[in-house]
Amino acid sequence: MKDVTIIGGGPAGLYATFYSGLRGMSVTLIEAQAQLGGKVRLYPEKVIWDAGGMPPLSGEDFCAGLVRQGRTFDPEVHLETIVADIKQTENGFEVLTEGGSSFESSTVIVAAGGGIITPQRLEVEGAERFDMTNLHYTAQGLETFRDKTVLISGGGNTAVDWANELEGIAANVIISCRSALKGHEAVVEKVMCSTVDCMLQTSIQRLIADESGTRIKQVELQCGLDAGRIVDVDHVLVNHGYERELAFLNGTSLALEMEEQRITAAANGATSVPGLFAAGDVALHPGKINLLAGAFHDAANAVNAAKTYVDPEAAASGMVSSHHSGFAERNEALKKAGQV
Ligand SMILES: Cc1cc2nc3c(=O)[nH]c(=O)nc-3n(C[C@H](O)[C@H](O)[C@H](O)COP(=O)(O)OP(=O)(O)OC[C@H]3O[C@@H](n4cnc5c(N)ncnc54)[C@H](O)[C@@H]3O)c2cc1C
Repeated sequence: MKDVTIIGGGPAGLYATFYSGLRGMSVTLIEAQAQLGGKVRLYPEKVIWDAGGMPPLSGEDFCAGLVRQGRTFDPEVHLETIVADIKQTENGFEVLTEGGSSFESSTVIVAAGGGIITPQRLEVEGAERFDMTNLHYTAQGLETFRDKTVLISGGGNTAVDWANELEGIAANVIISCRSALKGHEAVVEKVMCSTVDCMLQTSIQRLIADESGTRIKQVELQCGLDAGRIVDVDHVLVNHGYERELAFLNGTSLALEMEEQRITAAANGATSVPGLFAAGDVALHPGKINLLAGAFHDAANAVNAAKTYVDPEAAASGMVSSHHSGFAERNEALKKAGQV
């Protein structure tokens, strides 16, 4: 029986795990994927500039820091474990998984983001045979694309980010997009003023294999009713958005108020179910921002609320953080190692 079960090991869940330890709470953290990090794992090469107080960091390095921080107080972590249901019990909650295990705790913090995320596949005949070679759904390792011709399919934020990251690394970057580019004005403007070839109003019609049959050599792009245009490529990067699966919340027997796949919450993460709190992208409250900064803010609030739920005498918030008895020794070690 733990103080809190945290569902989801993305930024909100990892920071909630750390913050729970800081507040002396015992934690079970459950994550569906094989690795912690949540959506940040989808953009390992992107340079993150807007997480308060941090120097620009790649998604991969940012993730490593999140995970390290999340493990500070040795939480019990279960990876590749999908939460299937949450039940209320006499003493709190029982979190049930698809594999049949169950975890009991006094409170629950749901930090499941948009759910279990998988990239939308390219809907072109035979596309799956290139999955192991040069058809990609995330840009892992930008060096793969050095001096190559890369065609990006999609026109949302992620596709535009990739184009900007790859310009200057790849020999040629082409964006194929059904409509206009969407994304932050500054990044769209940057890509439009760059050497990236933006082929708007086009979509991939056909993938043409090389002699081995295992690599894409050319792509046929359709533009309206015009005849297909053949483009030579070394790599194809697809970003058509993501499929999200939040079955455990959609089918829950709890009286949990939800709106558009998100949990309606107060600013402190409290939900319509006493003892169950929401944090990060899964939470919907006035002033919510779906960014890393918002995930951390929500997580600290949810942990503070969970703490007072477990121990009504505890301070509701306003603790000056980074105060923990365990830190004195660690601070000394860090100073000695010249790391702070
Ligand atoms: C392409 C892209 C680029 C972005 N760039 C930036 C940026 O530059 N700056 C910025 O501030 N923000 C950025 N964001 C937003 C930021 O990544 C999110 O706001 C943040 O990841 C939200 O964290 P979270 O923990 O709430 O959710 P998530 O990161 O989605 O994590 C939720 C976790 O819960 C797990 N989970 C879900 N369902 C279950 C279940 N049933 N059982 C167990 N585990 C489950 C998931 O597997 C996942 O690991 C970007 C987002 C995307 C998609």
